[in-house]
Amino acid sequence: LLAHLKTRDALEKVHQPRGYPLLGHGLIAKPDPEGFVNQIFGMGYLYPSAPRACVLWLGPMPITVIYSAELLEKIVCNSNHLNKGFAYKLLEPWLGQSLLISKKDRWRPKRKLLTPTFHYDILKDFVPVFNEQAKILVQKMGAACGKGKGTASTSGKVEVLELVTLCMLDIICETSMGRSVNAQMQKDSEYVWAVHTINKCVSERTRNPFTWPEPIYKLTSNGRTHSRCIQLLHSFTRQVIDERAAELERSDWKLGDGDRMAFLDLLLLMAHRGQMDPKDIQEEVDTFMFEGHDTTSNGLAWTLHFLGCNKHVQIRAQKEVDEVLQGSEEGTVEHISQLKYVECCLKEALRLCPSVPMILRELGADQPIAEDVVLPRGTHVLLNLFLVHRDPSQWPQPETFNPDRFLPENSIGRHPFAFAPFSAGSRNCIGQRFAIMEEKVVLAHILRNFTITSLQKRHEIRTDVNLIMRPQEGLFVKLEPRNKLS
Ligand code: HEM
Repeated sequence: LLAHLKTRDALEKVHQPRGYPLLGHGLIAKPDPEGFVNQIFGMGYLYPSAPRACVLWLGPMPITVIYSAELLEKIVCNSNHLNKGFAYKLLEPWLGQSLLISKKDRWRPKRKLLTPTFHYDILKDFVPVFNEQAKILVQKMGAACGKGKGTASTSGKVEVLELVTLCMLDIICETSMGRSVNAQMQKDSEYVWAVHTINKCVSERTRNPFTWPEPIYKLTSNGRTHSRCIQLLHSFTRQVIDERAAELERSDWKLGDGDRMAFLDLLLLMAHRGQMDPKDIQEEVDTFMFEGHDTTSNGLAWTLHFLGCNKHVQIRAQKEVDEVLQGSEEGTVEHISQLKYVECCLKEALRLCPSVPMILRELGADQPIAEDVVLPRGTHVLLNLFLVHRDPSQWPQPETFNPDRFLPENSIGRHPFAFAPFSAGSRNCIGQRFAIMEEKVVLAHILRNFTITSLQKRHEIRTDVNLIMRPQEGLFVKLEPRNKLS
């Protein structure tokens, strides 16, 4: 009780709605997940002045929500605050102690070891995979809008998130495990079902604190589905890892000429050299599968939505794609670096709809945030990227989709942490370069082939915000082929 009162005292000067000792904001917090998230976002608008922070009491537990570039920098650049918050524990049964969730002492050497696996020289070999899968996506989009093979639809209406997600899933499987799951073409893959279903299970569990204790969760039907998914996912990745390790063993740990190196190969080679514990490989592969497809697919699907709402932007992006690709059917690394305006479009969509809208960190030391305000060690901080990206002092007319903001001449004077969809500091997203390259190639293929018209307005789309921000009912667009699909 004393500790609680001391913490309340320390946080007294931070903006907060009136709450009660021990109960906190329990009596005013909305019970439904959408309402609760709206409250968290709404608090940012309620308290817009500096320091852009406010406290939410989950019962006796304070969470300080911060939403300015300056405060974000203070937290993510401080090596005392590298531990993630309690909510990440729910991912542990699937991802173990992988890079995403491990505590800082375990995380640091792993991160050092894994960073080179995302070097540009390695990523560029993945570009053919991006192209292959993007071409399949274009054919599927053609079929879905009634302009390709074997479909009856003629309205051109297509839900793009589902299609893009399967494409991104194929890409991440191929690049991280060197194994195709053929999610785009093959229905009823158990692995694909498990990846999708486990995301839903974890989202539901996050929203319901009663199911957080493991023994209770196991008794629920959601908990049983979760266990089945884990079993399927782990046995699939285990089998791929064992088979690949045996192949490498047979070839004396050398790749054949023309063999494409997957992340898994790099991890296995590290384990062979004694740099990594073989037991850790599975956790990292599972993490790439989790972090590497829902994030990119939501990022890309939102971009399609915004381009479909802003025709002048779309025309400019299409013009750039046509000029850069010049009739070439494959995007190359050179093309990728030339697609500058396309990159601005992807970034602007990530600004407005960051795939990971909030991040939780546990403070490892007292953290001053204003002259007479110190956040106590051991409390949690919610980095609200969604609101950082809407700070009007950094982003005039923040709700307007305007990719020009990211042109170099328009970025002068902006705080370097005002845009952080991949988080920032030393514990930022390891896959960000991969994500941007992948999204640029796939988007270029789509823009080359289709004109997009959004069938929903942004305010009509209700979002589901858990670990990932996604539209509740999907994103519907009308697709019209520009010429023969390629
Ligand atoms: C648009 C796409 C992506 C976005 C917006 C995104 C965003 C993020 C964010 C915000 C974090 C920090 C999470 C936290 O602190 O809780 C993160 C971490 C991470 N991401 Fe991404 N990500 C994307 C794509 C990818 C891809 C493609 C991969 C892998 C192939 C990946 C792998 C990871 C990993 C392993 C971490 C943990 C890093 C660490 O703690 O050292 N991400 N990502």
